[in-house]
Amino acid sequence: MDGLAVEAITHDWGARRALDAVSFSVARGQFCALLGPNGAGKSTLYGLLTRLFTPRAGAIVIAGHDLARNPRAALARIGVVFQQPTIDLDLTVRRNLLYFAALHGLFGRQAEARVAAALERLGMADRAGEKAAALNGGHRRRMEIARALVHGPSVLLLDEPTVGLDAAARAAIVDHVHRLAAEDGLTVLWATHLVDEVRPRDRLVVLHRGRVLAAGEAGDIGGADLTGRFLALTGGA
Ligand SMILES: Nc1ncnc2c1ncn2[C@@H]1O[C@H](COP(=O)(O)OP(=O)(O)OP(=O)(O)O)[C@@H](O)[C@H]1O
Repeated sequence: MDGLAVEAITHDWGARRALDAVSFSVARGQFCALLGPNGAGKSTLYGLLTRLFTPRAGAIVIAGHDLARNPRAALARIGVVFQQPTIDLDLTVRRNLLYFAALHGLFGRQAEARVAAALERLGMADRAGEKAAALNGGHRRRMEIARALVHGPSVLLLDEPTVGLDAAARAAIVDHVHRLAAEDGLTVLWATHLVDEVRPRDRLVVLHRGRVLAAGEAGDIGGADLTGRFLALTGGA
């Protein structure tokens, strides 16, 4: 199974419960939006999924590998795009990706081929030789998504990847990542607080104050008015 399962995850920051028995699963090739207002616990969950820290209770299974019992195998199967950009602006786009490939043990022609394919997939092939500093915000994000694909993960985790981008760049990235799920079979978890990034056929998990308030197909949860439903669920927060 190439999907993602989060099973009764609980995490405390001191006396504050940031995640309270959070459970949901995403099947291979599904785009799942993790929708929650500020403070819902999205970044805390991403920290647990990437093993920056470990949960107080519960289990995370990535592409069939239990993250606690088999972290190396589980982490090798994820690609991550963090909320804050992590790009070396002085390097070319290609160099940024090759550097990352090397961290995954990929070198030489194999690395070059993977980098070229990933950039092509994100519509960035013609920018490969440019310094990252020359790219606009939307293209820098696309480059980071391409970079997250270089080692061939089956699960792609993105933490509010459109923050700070204009409407056109946001729409392009939302579209690209939906296609990665639909056409390449990637399992996608996309954290956001923006309802308009969610499509009716997406899987949706609504997180609020560390709890899952709704999980299922977005169209079933929101009907014709997902914004209204989201605000009703989260108390307009
Ligand atoms: N490192 C930390 N130490 C202490 N408390 C934290 C830490 N990180 C998050 N929290 C708290 O945990 C709760 C969940 O925060 P988290 O950042 O995970 O939410 P979020 O949904 O990602 O919000 P945002 O959209 O603002 O990033 C909040 O109450 C927050 O103050």
